[in-house]
This record gives sequence, structure tokens and C-alpha cells, in this order.
Amino acid sequence: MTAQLNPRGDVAVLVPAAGAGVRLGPGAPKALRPLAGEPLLVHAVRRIAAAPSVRVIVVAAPAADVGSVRELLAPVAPVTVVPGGAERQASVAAALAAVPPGPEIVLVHDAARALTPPTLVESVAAAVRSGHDAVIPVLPVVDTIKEVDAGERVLGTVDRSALRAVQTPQGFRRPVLAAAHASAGDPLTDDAGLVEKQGVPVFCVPGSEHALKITRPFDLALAEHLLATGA
Ligand SMILES: Nc1ccn([C@@H]2O[C@H](COP(=O)(O)OP(=O)(O)OP(=O)(O)O)[C@@H](O)[C@H]2O)c(=O)n1
Ligand SMILES: C[C@](O)(CO)[C@H](O)COP(=O)(O)O
Repeated sequence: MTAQLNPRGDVAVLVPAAGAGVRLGPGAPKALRPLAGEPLLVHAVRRIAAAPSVRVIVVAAPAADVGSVRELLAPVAPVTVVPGGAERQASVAAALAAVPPGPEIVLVHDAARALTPPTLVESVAAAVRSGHDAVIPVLPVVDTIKEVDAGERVLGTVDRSALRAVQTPQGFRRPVLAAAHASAGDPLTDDAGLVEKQGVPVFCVPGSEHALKITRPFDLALAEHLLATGA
């Protein structure tokens, strides 16, 4: 039987955590690397579990680490752990397949966004509950954006006013996400992209700077600083 958090919650959260972390440099799979003494995945799952709407959490772990991830997360929250895939999209599909009947809202949330506040989980879920099929948290783009050619020569300046930097958790009505994954082709970098390909409208809600994706060493240092200073 699948472990559940709030039995009255209507949200399942899928946590792809099977990536290597190549851009972070050599070491353990990224989700298992330490941040302030605890693996990124522990930080991420603790915050998800603190969101009152969450009933089920399914983690896609590196295939070789499924057993140890189960042990790692047992004291943190009731969590189902499945083996992830070679691409993020395959990891999400594996986690989606393990969601039990019940939750009608499914959120997909990177383990790498370890400091995401529970309030963001709730606001994405609330936007789906209010009637949207697909919801993504976004931030405005703050840099000037240039388009370049293969030789790094600038082709032009892109109008950034209509651009958004996309975060997770991304929220979906469950059948919408299931249909998008069922007909997925080549891997895309996010789940909203799959849903867009189905012609389903995707809506934006305000993201959070604390939901930064820990991708490179600087991001890890920034996350350490945020935790150390309580910022
Ligand atoms: N095969 C994969 C690849 C990625 N992910 C997860 O997807 C999230 C976002 O991916 P990213 O931050 O790009 O992580 P990595 O793929 O580990 O990073 P890199 O590309 O630097 O190796 C992460 O929580 C990561 O663990 C996953 O579950 N399965
Ligand atoms: C899903 C995501 O975090 C949204 O910004 C992002 O697309 C993951 O991309 P990555 O290239 O796998 O880091």
C-alpha cells in the first residue's frame, strides 16, 4: 500500500531525483549531495510534506539508490520511491505510474529545487484547483537577452517583457498530465512542454526566488548561505 500524508489532501507530488548532477561537478547523484549537512532530497521532501494539501509523494531515485533513499526518507515523510530513468521525463513518467487512485491534482517538483517553500506548493495546487488544467510558477527575466549564431555573434536583442523563467512545482489536473506523458515523444525539459504539445493552455503564477534550481556550484553555495542566514 502507498504511504500517504494528509488523507484528505487532493495532491500528489512527483519528485524527479534521479539526475547525476553533471553541472555540479563530480560526486554522488545530485539529489543525494549535502546541503547544510543533509541531502538536497531531504530538504525538498521536508518542504513538500509541510504543504497541507499534499496526500502522496513519489520520488524517482537513481536506480542503484532506491533502497538507501527509502531509508533516508523514512524519518522525513511517508514517501514512495521508484527507480528513475535516463532522462528527467522518464523519471517523471515512472513516478506518475506509481500514484495510487485518489489525488486529482499532480505536481511535478525537482529535488534540485530543495529550498522551495511549502507556500509555493500550495499556490500552484490552488491555481489548478481553481480550474486551470496546467499551472507553472515563473519569475520575470531580469537580464537583457540576446540571440546568437553558432559563432556567438549576436543576431539581435529579444524582447524580454514577454519572457518568463520557469520553475517547479508544475501543477496539472491528473488526466491532463497522464495524457501528455502517454503521448510524449522526444524528451523535453519540463512537463508543461508536454502539455503544451497537446494544445492544453498553461497558466503562470508567481514563482519564488527560494525555488532556485541548484544546478552549478554557485547555486549550492547560495543555498548554503540562504539556510545559514535564514534569508
Ligand atoms: N534522468 C534524470 C535526470 C534528472 N532528474 C531530476 O530532474 C531534476 C531537474 O534536473 P537537473 O537539475 O537538470 O538535474 P541533473 O540532470 O542531475 O543535472 P545535470 O544535467 O547537471 O546532470 C533533478 O531533481 C534531477 O534529479 C531525474 O529525475 N532523472
Ligand atoms: C523543469 C525545470 O526545472 C523547469 O525550469 C527545468 O526545465 C529542468 O531543466 P534541466 O535542463 O533538466 O535542468
